[in-house]
Amino acid sequence: MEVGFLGLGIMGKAMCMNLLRNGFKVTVWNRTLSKCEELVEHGASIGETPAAVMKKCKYTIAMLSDPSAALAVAFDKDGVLEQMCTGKGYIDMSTVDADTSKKISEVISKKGGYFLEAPVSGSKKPAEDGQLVILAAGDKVLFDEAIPAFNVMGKKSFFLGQIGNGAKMKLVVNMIMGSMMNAFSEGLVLADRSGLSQQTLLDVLELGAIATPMFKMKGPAMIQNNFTPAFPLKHQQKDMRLALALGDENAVSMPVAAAANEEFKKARSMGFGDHDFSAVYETVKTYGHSK
Ligand SMILES: NC(=O)C1=CN([C@@H]2O[C@H](COP(=O)(O)OP(=O)(O)OC[C@H]3O[C@@H](n4cnc5c(N)ncnc54)[C@H](OP(=O)(O)O)[C@@H]3O)[C@@H](O)[C@H]2O)C=CC1
Ligand SMILES: O=CC(=O)O
Repeated sequence: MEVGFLGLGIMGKAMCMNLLRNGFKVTVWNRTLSKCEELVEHGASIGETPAAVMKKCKYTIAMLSDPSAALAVAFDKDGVLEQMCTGKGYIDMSTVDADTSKKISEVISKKGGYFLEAPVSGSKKPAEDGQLVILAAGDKVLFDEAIPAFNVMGKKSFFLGQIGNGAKMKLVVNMIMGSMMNAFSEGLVLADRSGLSQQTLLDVLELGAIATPMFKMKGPAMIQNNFTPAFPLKHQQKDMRLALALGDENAVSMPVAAAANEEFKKARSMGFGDHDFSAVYETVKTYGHSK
């Protein structure tokens, strides 16, 4: 199966490698074109623009940072929509809001193409291991045709119905994750400031009812102040912002998420945007120190 792949950041690169490893022919594009080189070493071809990739491939996948990147790659000059036509499929796996997906979807269906939004749950390691959870919505025909690709990138693919439902599900999940990361950071700081061992806290958490892979995966690095990015904090804050907007639309009060969003904003202002989202721990440490 020949596919196009647009966006070779932390996630896109790992997802693309899995496609190549599993026998897919892949044509890649990235805004910073030099990032294509490593994929080429593993057998990928390069497309000079998103339009060139679309022209060549029946199916094209995108994994981009945020709504403005998703819209630019679709609508700008040399973008995806220039080459969209009957029978072609576009699958946007970026985390965006439902409105962004709908804007892209409407134009694609007018041109006779197929569109799926398919954001993923799971970070750099699950992407490398082909263990993502795929949250797709849109054209069911395209979903069925994309299953061979989804099966090498993920461990489970959900089809959630109409466009927007994949984006909304992803935002709900990440809203919970961002709030949990804040509570976890506060717990780590509280343990330390009250004279407890943070490592012992991690051991206790792992054995109890609130044990979670996220605490196990992030905790040891956090207490070493290691925030090498797997999920960049700026993207987590974008997800909190978009989830809060979804809350506004639906009149859902979310004070916990709103407070968590403020912490992520603070972390960005302190220069942690490109660090892992667990770096929110640094803001809790800094501002939580009142003695
Ligand atoms: N990292 C993670 O753990 C997870 C991330 N996600 C989501 O997946 C998406 C990608 O995340 P991730 O790979 O971590 O992010 P990165 O920041 O590593 O990569 C972002 C990608 O988007 C491209 N990009 C940004 N702006 C533009 C633009 N205006 N035009 C064209 N391309 C653009 C970048 O290109 P360039 O290289 O030129 O900068 C890069 O390829 C995000 O929506 C994120 O929220 C979802 C699940 C997990
Ligand atoms: O979006 C991030 C993730 O870990 O999922």
